[in-house]
Amino acid sequence: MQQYSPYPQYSQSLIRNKQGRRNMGSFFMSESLKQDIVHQKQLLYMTLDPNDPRIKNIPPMLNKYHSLYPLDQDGAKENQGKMFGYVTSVYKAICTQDGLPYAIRRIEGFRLSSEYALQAAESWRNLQHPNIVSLKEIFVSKEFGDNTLFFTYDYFPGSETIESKFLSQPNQTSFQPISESVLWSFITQLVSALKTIHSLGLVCRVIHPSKILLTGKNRIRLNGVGIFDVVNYDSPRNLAQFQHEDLLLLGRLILTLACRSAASITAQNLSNSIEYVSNTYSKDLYNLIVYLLTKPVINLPNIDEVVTMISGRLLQENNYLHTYTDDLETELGKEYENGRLFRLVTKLGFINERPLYDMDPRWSETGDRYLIKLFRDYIFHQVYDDGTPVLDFYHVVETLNKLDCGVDEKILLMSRDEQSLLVVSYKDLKKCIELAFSELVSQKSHLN
Ligand SMILES: Nc1ncnc2c1ncn2[C@@H]1O[C@H](COP(=O)(O)OP(=O)(O)OP(=O)(O)O)[C@@H](O)[C@H]1O
Repeated sequence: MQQYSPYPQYSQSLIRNKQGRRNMGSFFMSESLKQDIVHQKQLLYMTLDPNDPRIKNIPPMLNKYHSLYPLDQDGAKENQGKMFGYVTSVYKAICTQDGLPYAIRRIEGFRLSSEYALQAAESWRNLQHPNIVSLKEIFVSKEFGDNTLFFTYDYFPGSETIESKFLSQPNQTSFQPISESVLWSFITQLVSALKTIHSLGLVCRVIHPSKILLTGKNRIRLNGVGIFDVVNYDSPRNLAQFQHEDLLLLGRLILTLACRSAASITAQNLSNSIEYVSNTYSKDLYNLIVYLLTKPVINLPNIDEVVTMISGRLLQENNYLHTYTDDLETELGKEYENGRLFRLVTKLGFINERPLYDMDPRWSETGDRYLIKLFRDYIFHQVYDDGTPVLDFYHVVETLNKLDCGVDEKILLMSRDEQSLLVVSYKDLKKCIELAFSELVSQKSHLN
């Protein structure tokens, strides 16, 4: 059964521009998506330069991790300790067991009083949620000179905290409010994470701009989960009250983002900030903030009530996500075509020009394999009348697609000395290439 169309799906857009070149972009994923992925790949395995002065403070190995790379912004130390009551620092490091990068947070100066404290965070290790940075493990190590506690999380290359993205405005004149649709997207993601957390009988407590990572386009994840459970292990715990505090923190966060100012939630600014929201954003957003920040008279509000309040917005987010998935699938489709052609080119690479075949009569000018050689020239080595090389990707893609499908269409292959011509169909070429490749595979299995 023929699986593929002989023509790439993107051929419609391969119209030549004014310079006569075809639009190459349509072969590959969009430039912005590509840039994002390339940037993330570069960051994944970035290591410290041996001349970097920070290297002298970093051990070569920490537990089973190596190649530690500090992720904290330079000069960000003045606010340190505000979140967990301890100074923390974050490193990217590679795990020796699986070779993958992780983000490791060091809690400086914390002394673990009881092993039970570590178990308090155990539930977080089993929690997977698209808007929560997963906690992988907790360990104690002396590698930094003192006995400190470390939390290992999934690493998201190129991510940024909401605080640094939206709340550090060096230039007040460039102030731009965050659009309401983006705010609702953030709210629905956080509410979804909180719903899962509260349903498991856990408390989040890290709903703070410095602990929310922007890991993709409008994609946010709660970071640093589980740390409070260990660090405050000895403190008395009232679940309902703590869960309600999560909602208060959520209200404060939304207000902070809507005003794009960390000072918007101070006692003296609060009423002005809420007034600003009511003048700038919809009634729904205003109502939600007021609901979250108002001290309840009788019953504590809970996350289920918040989910009900924002249900209309959840549908919008759902629509947005489906549209985004469609876009990504289109991009994936292009790369699928490219992946298929890459496999074909690899096969051709394996069988062409093997020294082993130098003396093989089948690859000589009278042999049946000779046409594979000529076909390779037909795809890659054509020249214009003036001898300049033809570098037409479209020709390569179109030819390989026809070969992959084994269509009946015939082409004319010419020897390099231009003395002989061969007419052959893609179907025959495909058979010949498949045969040559399977012989190579069987030679390998004989040797094994
Ligand atoms: N899991 C992670 N993956 C990728 N980068 C991370 C991860 N966790 C933290 N980072 C990066 O490390 C840096 C420091 O994170 P951190 O949470 O310490 O923020 P902070 O603003 O320095 O907060 P604090 O004042 O509590 O130290 C941030 O730039 C953040 O983007």
